[in-house]
Amino acid sequence: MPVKLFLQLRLLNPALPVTCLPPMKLGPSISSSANLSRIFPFKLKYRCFLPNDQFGIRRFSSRPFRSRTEFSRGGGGGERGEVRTAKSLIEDEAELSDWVSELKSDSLRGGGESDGERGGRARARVRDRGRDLNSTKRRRRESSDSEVFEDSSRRAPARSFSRNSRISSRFDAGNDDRRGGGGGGGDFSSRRKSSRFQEGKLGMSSSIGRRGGRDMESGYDRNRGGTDSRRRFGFVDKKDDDDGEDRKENKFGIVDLLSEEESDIDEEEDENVLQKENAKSSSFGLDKQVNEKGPAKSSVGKSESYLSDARFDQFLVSPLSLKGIKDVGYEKMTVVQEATLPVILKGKDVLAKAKTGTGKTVAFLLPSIEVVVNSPPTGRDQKRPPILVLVICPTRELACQAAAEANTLLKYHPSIGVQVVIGGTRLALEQKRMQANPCQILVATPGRLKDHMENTAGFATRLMGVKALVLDEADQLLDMGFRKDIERIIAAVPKERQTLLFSATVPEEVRQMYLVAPLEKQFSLLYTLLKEHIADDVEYKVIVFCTTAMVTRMVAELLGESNMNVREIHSRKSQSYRTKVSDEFRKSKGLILVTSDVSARGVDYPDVTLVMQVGLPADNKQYIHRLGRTGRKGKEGEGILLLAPWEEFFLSSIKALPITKASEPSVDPDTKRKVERALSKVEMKTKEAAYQAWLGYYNSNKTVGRDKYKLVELANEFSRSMGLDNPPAISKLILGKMGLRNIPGLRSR
Ligand SMILES: Nc1ncnc2c1ncn2[C@@H]1O[C@H](COP(=O)(O)OP(=O)(O)OP(=O)(O)O)[C@@H](O)[C@H]1O
Repeated sequence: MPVKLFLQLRLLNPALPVTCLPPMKLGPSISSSANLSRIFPFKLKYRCFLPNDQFGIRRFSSRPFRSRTEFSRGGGGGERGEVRTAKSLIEDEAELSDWVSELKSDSLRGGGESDGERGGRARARVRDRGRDLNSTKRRRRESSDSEVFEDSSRRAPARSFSRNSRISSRFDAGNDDRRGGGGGGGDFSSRRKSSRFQEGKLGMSSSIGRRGGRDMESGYDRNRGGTDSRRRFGFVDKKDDDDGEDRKENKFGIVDLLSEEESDIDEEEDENVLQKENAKSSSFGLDKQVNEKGPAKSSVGKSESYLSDARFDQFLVSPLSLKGIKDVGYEKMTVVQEATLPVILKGKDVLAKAKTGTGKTVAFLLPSIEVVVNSPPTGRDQKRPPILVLVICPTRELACQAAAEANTLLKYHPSIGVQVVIGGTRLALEQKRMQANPCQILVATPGRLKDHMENTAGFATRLMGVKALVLDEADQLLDMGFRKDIERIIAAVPKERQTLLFSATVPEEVRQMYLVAPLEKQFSLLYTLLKEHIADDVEYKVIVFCTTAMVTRMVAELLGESNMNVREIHSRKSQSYRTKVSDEFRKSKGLILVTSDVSARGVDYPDVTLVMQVGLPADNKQYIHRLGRTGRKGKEGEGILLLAPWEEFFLSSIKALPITKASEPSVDPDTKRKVERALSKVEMKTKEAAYQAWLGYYNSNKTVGRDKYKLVELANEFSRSMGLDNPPAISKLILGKMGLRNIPGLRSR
């Protein structure tokens, strides 16, 4: 196994000299395979959960979380709470290493070094940080060329689930945290956030290259001309959204790039992304948290727990970057930033896995900016300067967010430009924009980047300047769905580069529950659970994840008709609409966002109090990432997974996580009637589309889709749950494509 590891690291950075790090002492349950897993985390072997009292105390204090008794934990907990023996969650390590081996192939590059040439250049051993990462003393071998970092601050306790009272109080603490305006991390975060998101402050214009001289003091003119303040920070789009709402100014500023055809392109690419996600095998394993060892931090119960004691100015960061960081309000570094910054600044490769919402974006952006700072300046007249840093993100939302963050950090670097290329915009517009505002940092989604590689003049040459390649949400990018695109991209950038892989794990601050109920009850249950949550927390901020875009639309309409304050985001909405809603949700409280998986990864919404997942998540990783939208920045959060009885098999893929079963809350007759009334108001075409999408989604699920007869029965149960006893007809063509022709129970047209 270690041999495999070296191979993979070498491939990630074949240019670097051979260095070995001494292996750290691992807990007895860690085997050498853990090393491989650290490079490609989805290959991890599950070992066991260790009980940890400190976490227990932190999490569960005395005040009852809620008085509701109906939503208490039911059976099943004890079994799940036991310390388990080692069990593999990964089934295709061999496949992954094959893929990595293929990456070596010169054919991908159309020439280059031979294996022999590569051999012996980079070799690294993974150093396990089996200890508290907040510690300032790190046993790091300075000569290493690749490092693997895992935020080991999460230690999942073994659970016997006999601690209702402790659970209760934990959520009080959470609520207090969220409500307490006075001090503490929550306050810090909201202060910082609010300053960040004040009008214009975050404004990432579409043309992020900011070469035009900028007033350093007032400092926000991000366009060359910088005349129209609205265009400085965003713009009003010409075109109305498909739902008729006016587009307003938005700070992410990609809106004005959208063409008249945006919706189509948007749908195409995002559906693509989703299909890729959905097509993924659910056999991929859970992340590293199961391997974590080491002492717990006593401060972890506070919402500053994600922060370390280190300050940015303790490291060799340029003064202008430090100034930018100060302006954003970052004082201390987060744990993952502290652990990775010095290593990346030394030019080493890094794979970092840390909890969601703990500042990974800054962790890779800041040193990436330093890569540009430390490179020879690009001549002002150079139309197509080399791209020095290439950041790849799996979704548009994430790409926009990373570019916005980069832009914020670059406030005092007027000569460094950032651009974002994503789907949902016309390629030609992006081409023009890139020409008009050359950049050294490019943030991209894989599909669109590949488009530019193939269709944008001079782009391939520009990519040959890449010194640092960042894969954000690396596990997803290295996964099957994106693999081909990533291979092409890796083949298009120099071998002599730094590679930074960042990926996420679940924060321990999130309490996870699951609830099993038949489809016919699910909408009433969803409504009841949301109502209870809203009653509990006036500052509620909820994300409801649904299986597909069309089911998302249906659920959003349903909740809207039930007088809940709801917004929706999914791939059938235009990018401008998505950005606008995303912005609104980021800043709001008292709002429910119903969304498909386009919001699952990396999107940073502060203070989300509850994440509900309705129906089968695409796989365990997606489940984790969705859940990671709450419990960010050390705050607490709640997660509820709502499954039908025949979806319970999914739980086996997340059994390494401390998830507990909740019993079904009772739904009073009034609520039932209310939900039925709301359902009857949902547009018929929305229900029809939801039915078809539902069928398609579960049809492509390996387990549910296996028995087509059963699948159709279940789909019709879903139809009835929407109030349609007669299932909507589906075109013969689509049924044929789904392999569902002539299955009894389906209506065709
Ligand atoms: N040093 C810091 N101090 C305070 N806040 C920070 C610091 N670094 C980053 N943040 C903020 O923390 C929040 C979470 O950061 P970010 O979105 O990068 O997390 P993440 O780890 O990438 O999450 P995910 O895994 O979900 O993508 C953001 O609002 C970011 O601005």
